[in-house]
Amino acid sequence: MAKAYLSIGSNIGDRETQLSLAVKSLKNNRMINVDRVSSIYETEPVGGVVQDDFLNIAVAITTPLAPVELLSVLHEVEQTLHRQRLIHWGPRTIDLDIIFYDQMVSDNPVVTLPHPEAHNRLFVLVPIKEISRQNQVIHEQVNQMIEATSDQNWVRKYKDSGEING
Ligand SMILES: Nc1ncnc2c1ncn2[C@@H]1O[C@H](COP(=O)(O)OP(=O)(O)OP(=O)(O)O)[C@@H](O)[C@H]1O
Ligand SMILES: Nc1nc2c(c(=O)[nH]1)N=C(CO)CN2
Repeated sequence: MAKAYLSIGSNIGDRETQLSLAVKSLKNNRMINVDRVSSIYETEPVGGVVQDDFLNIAVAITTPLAPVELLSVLHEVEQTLHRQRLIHWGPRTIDLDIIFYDQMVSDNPVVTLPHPEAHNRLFVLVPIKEISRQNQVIHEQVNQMIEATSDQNWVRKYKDSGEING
């Protein structure tokens, strides 16, 4: 069994519902155990594209799936939600990324670990910091990334995870 940290973001349509549906579909997957869900954070878009603010969360899971298998489950979840959103909201309502998978380090372009952009993204690091206190190695690594990051985009707590973790 591996412990992994996922980052989920949404900035189109009903952002909270999209996050909630993504968490629900992870919980419904018998190969994934959802251990923790962070608070919901509202975050400034990173990357220079003019677009609406995001809601971001982090999720801690336990899974027997290998990284590539886990990524394909995440892509299935994205596709399910994309289909819904294609009808209602237009493209790209949800993004799921693997940030950490145990302490695995890999430069495989299909699944790079830790996620190659994590250290540049407070919207990824702040939610993981919140839910990784029990995992000393990851917590320390995240704290170091937060101290060293040049990302200055704002990240603010939006809501407790209660509603999407119910
Ligand atoms: N740790 C990882 N988690 C998710 N995808 C990854 C990871 N490492 C590499 N990838 C690859 O990145 C590719 C692009 O992912 P995606 O379409 O989600 O990009 P994006 O959301 O636009 O950008 P980003 O990945 O920087 O958030 C995927 O096809 C996947 O194979
Ligand atoms: N704040 C924020 N900015 C982003 C996000 C995101 O989830 N949150 N995702 C992106 C594409 O992966 C690009 N920029």
